[in-house]
This record gives sequence, C-alpha cells and structure tokens, in this order.
Amino acid sequence: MAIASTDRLFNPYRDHDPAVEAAGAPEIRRCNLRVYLEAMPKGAPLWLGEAMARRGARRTGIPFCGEEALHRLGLPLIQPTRHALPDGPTACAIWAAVSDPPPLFWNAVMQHPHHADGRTRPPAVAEIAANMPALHALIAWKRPPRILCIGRVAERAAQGLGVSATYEDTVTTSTPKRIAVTGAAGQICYALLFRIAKGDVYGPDQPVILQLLDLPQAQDAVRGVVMELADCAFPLLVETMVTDDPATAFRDADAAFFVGSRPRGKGMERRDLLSANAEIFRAQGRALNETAKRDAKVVVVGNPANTNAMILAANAPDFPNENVTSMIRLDHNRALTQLATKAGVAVAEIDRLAVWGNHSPTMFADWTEATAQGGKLPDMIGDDAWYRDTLIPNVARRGTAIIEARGASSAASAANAAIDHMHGWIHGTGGKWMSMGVHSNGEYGIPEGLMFGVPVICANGTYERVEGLTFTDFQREMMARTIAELEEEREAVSALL
Ligand SMILES: NC(=O)c1ccc[n+]([C@@H]2O[C@H](COP(=O)([O-])OP(=O)(O)OC[C@H]3O[C@@H](n4cnc5c(N)ncnc54)[C@H](O)[C@@H]3O)[C@@H](O)[C@H]2O)c1
Ligand SMILES: O=C(O)C[C@H](O)C(=O)O
Repeated sequence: MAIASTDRLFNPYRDHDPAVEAAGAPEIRRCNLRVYLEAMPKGAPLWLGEAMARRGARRTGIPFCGEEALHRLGLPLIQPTRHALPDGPTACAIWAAVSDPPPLFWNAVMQHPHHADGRTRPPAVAEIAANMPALHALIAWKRPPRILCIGRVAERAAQGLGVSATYEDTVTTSTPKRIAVTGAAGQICYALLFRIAKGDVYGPDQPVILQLLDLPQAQDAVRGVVMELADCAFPLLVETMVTDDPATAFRDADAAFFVGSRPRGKGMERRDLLSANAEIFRAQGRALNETAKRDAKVVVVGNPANTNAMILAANAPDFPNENVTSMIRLDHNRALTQLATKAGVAVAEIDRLAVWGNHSPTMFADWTEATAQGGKLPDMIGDDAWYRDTLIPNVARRGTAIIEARGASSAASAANAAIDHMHGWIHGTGGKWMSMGVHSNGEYGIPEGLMFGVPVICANGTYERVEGLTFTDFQREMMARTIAELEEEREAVSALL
C-alpha cells in the first residue's frame, strides 16, 4: 500500500484527487479496506482482478466496488468522494455476476494504472511484481480455496500461489479486446478501422487493440493510416500494431475482420477473384488456427466472401467452424433500404428479412416473412412483380452498379456492414433477424459445409439460425440457384479444402 503515485499510476490509499474529494480521502479508503477485509470470512473464494479502475476501487478503496456497489456490501463503509458517479463497466458486470455470499475481491495491482489523459491502461509487469507481497499476505490470511482470475493479467499473477485458479474474461471490460484486421491499407479499412477504434463494434466502454495485417509492400501505407488513427485521439484505442505476418496479426485476437484480398473491377464477377484470393485464405486459416483465441469471432469480407470463409475454416481445423462467418449483411442492408423506401416505413421498423446464399448475383433477398408496423411487408407493398423483377435483382447487382458509378467497389457501406455484422453478433440483435453467412449443417437442404447466407438471431454473443421456415416453389427455386453456384465454387477450390 506504500507504492508511490506517478503520472501514470494512482495510489488511492496514499493520494487524493482534489477534483472529486477532500484531502482525507486516502485515510477513508484505508479504513474502508480494513473494515472490508476484517468482515470477510476466511475460506471465501477469491475473485482476482487486474488493477483498479477509474470509477471503481480508485474511488472507494474496495476492489470492484464503485460508489454504487459500496452499499451492497452491507458494511459501515464511507464514500470518500464528494459526489457519487455511476459505477464503471467492470464493477457493474462483476456485481451482476455475484451471488450471495459475495466472494473476496482483490486486484493484482491495488493502484490505478492510467494514461496521461486518465484512461485506464493495462498494468505493467513491474507494477504486478510490486503488488505480489500484498497478494501473498492476503492468501496466507484468508486462505481462499480457489481463485477466479478475471483477465489474463490476474491469471498470471495467480500462478505459483498454490491455490487452484481458473480464468474468466466475460465479466470484465477493462481488458482491451484485440481486433485483427487484414487488408489494412485498403479502401474498406480506411472506413472500418476508424469506426472500430471509435467503439462501434465492442461499445463505448470497451478499450480495443488493433492488430493490422497487410502485405510487405503495403506497410508504408498502413503506417500512414496508423498515424491518422493516432491523430484522432480515440479514447478507446489502447494500441495499434502493424505486421505482415498473419500469425502475429491473429495472436490472441478476440475478433478478426478478413478484408485483405483483391477487389473486382468493371466487367468481372466476384467469383473471378477465386484464383487470385483463395490462396490467401488457406495461408491465413493456418495462421488463425495457430494463434487466435478459440472463441474469436471471425467475419470474411474479401470476395468471394462465402467460399473464402469456407477455405479459411477448412484450414483452421482446431478453430470452431461456428465462429467463422462470411458477410452478407451489406446485401441485407441494401434490401432493407429498398424495402423501406417502397413501403414508406423506417428501416428500423423492418424485421424478418432474409438474404440467402452466396454474396453474388445468385443471392436471394427474401421478403416472404418480412414485417413492419405489425403487418406483413409483402401485403403492405402488394407488388409481387416489383419484388421479383426489381428488388431481388437490384440487391444482387448493387455491387456492380457501385463499381460502374464509382470506378471502385463499395467501401464505406461495406465497412458499415462489417461493423453491423460483428456488433449484432457480440451485442445481440434484440430478437430481430439479420443475415449472416454461416457454416451449413444441412438445414433447409443446404449442403453441409457450404458457407451460406441465412437469417439468424443473435443473443449472448452467439447466433442461432432461424429454424422452422417452410418454402414456396419460388423460394426453393431461388435457393437451388445459389446452392448450385456455391457448390461449383467449392469444386473449383477443392484442392485448398
Ligand atoms: N462481402 C462484401 O459485401 C464486400 C463488400 C465490398 C468489398 N468486398 C471485398 O473486400 C475486399 C477488399 O476490398 P477493398 O476495396 O478494401 O480493396 P483494396 O484493394 O482497396 O484493399 C485490399 C487490401 O488488401 C491487401 N491485401 C492483399 N492481399 C493480402 C494478404 N494476403 N494479406 C493481407 N492483406 C492483403 C492489399 O494490399 C490492400 O491493401 C475485396 O475482395 C472486395 O471485393 C466485399
Ligand atoms: O461488388 C463487389 O465486387 C464489391 C462488393 O462485394 C459489393 O457487393 O459491393
């Protein structure tokens, strides 16, 4: 507890923060901690965090307790600050997960490590080492039967304590999420990276680390993008790493966007890119297999996205198939806007839209089940000819129309769709359908192993395919076309699977 504060480390038991509290605050926090530790029984399990957070222990002196949670301990504890603030995300997540009686809380670093602007940073090795004697003393005193390590830093600190320790990261948001992105110098990434760094994927409280991959000849261009990211001073962007080595880019990734690959030009179909791009996904699948977290969420954007994703998954045999997906969300968004315009409803009012199959001209934008304002969208629009002859081909050909108009393929809208895809998967879709390319398990007669656009509902960090739909002859015919194309693509790359 005697560790001195620096301009990057705050010791709340020694120092106070004049902006929010009086000079007696450190004494109050010491007293709070003493009351807390004396009240906690021996033999309670220990929940070990990484370090103090800005709106948690830094203010109250009790690990994982901001001013709101302080009262939940039922002890005579005093709020040292003048005004209570809402608890930080970690304290909220922890208290949502705590059952009665609560465990013993402690942090590997009992100070607040922060950047110059006050944002929490991961603790340094020397800071963890300096706090080890206090952790040893706590173990000797309270004799916890087991330790729940919240975050990898806590897991490392718990090694060698002689107590059974398990790792958990779902309850903490203070550990930055590692997001690998390939094709970082390209035009999609020029939109995508800035939105990830702003918090559009993991949310406004979750720090992120960008792990950027591009070819050796593109490294200078990536460094330029990194300079611009730095110049945005994004509060959530903890670190940006650049590499031309896929295994390095995917190491410990929580999420990965596979964008890097050649785009098509005028007069080409996406499948014409197979020979140019398929090999990329074989090599990157092997690297993903080697170094990414097993629960990392992967979306393939690079075209032909479905088949590239299939190659990626096939070359990552130890990585769960379910976590490799391909992007068809751009087509879903395109259909949403066209339907909303035709029906005169807001985009957000539409649900139960599906885009099936390949991200190619055979994709099937299917309005059969779509609803808005409590009614069926096909009934509201009442124009089946428009659906078949305008909506479906317009959605399927939109990428080509953009290439013809812009001279380059869609970029900002593709980045936006990739964000929507990942955000929906991570945070849930609130019961609504979204379209996602997923590994087929044979449902609806879709051959097993194809990467196929289907409607899903996301919740709790996972997706569930929408089941139980019955098809009309028209739907079956549309499905058969896109299945046939994907089977041809699979055949063409069979050597890579
Ligand atoms: N699924 C979709 O809805 C959708 C939408 C738009 C674009 N796309 C596809 O996304 C891909 C990227 O488009 P873009 O406009 O950003 O292209 P771009 O040419 O601007 O950028 C591609 C980047 O990928 C890099 N790259 C190439 N090979 C690589 C490798 N092996 N490893 C890492 N990086 C590599 C290139 O150096 C370049 O920086 C294209 O295949 C395009 O067709 C898909
Ligand atoms: O059409 C393309 O080649 C790019 C992209 O897949 C799109 O749909 O805009």
